[in-house]
Amino acid sequence: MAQTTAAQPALVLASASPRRLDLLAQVGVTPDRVDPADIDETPLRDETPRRHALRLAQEKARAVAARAPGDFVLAADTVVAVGRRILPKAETQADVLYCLKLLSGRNHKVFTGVTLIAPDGREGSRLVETKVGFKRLSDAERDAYVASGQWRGKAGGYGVQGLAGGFITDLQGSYPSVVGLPLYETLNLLHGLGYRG
Ligand SMILES: Cc1cn([C@H]2C[C@H](O)[C@@H](COP(=O)(O)OP(=O)(O)OP(=O)(O)O)O2)c(=O)[nH]c1=O
Repeated sequence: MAQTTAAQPALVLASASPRRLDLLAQVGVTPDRVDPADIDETPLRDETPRRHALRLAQEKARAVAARAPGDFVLAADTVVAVGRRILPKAETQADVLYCLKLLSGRNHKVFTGVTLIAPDGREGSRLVETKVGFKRLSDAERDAYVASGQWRGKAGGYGVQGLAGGFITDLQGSYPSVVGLPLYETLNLLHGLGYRG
């Protein structure tokens, strides 16, 4: 006799980032829907980069869970910081020039917060910190990178998965977390809260 199995709750990725979808695909996770959250991403006064990344991941997940009852909702936020200073998500040439000036010849940190909300409302979060060394850029390297446009929409004005990978002298932590989603921690959250995919 044929067995009927209860339908699995859907997985909603609350992110507009194509990188996050690609990273999930890399480990065999396919969201049923993509529904980006539209929240205010302005840092609070005196908010540390770590707290900022975690708060935004939680707020993105909660905003989307409110319109996806009974589903798993996954969200993340990636923040690049030099000391306590949170770098912008680069949208203009002025943004990327500001970022590259701060990053050139220095170490910085990348924080990614990830939050999963289960169909029963249980919530789990992780915060992953990665230390990244960046070479000192010549004017020619800086100008070529700005001309590439690869910085657009990226936290800190660079994408380690593209040309800027050639600027990285050292990376301690999680590479996928820098690209936008810490895979080991995300899989732990999914399995821990009962997602069976
Ligand atoms: C540092 C770094 C960031 N990024 C990207 C990842 C994120 O897409 C982006 C950081 O901005 P986020 O606000 O984390 O994400 P997003 O605006 O792209 O999407 P959403 O808020 O809907 O989830 O920067 C890279 O792709 N490579 C890198 O090396």
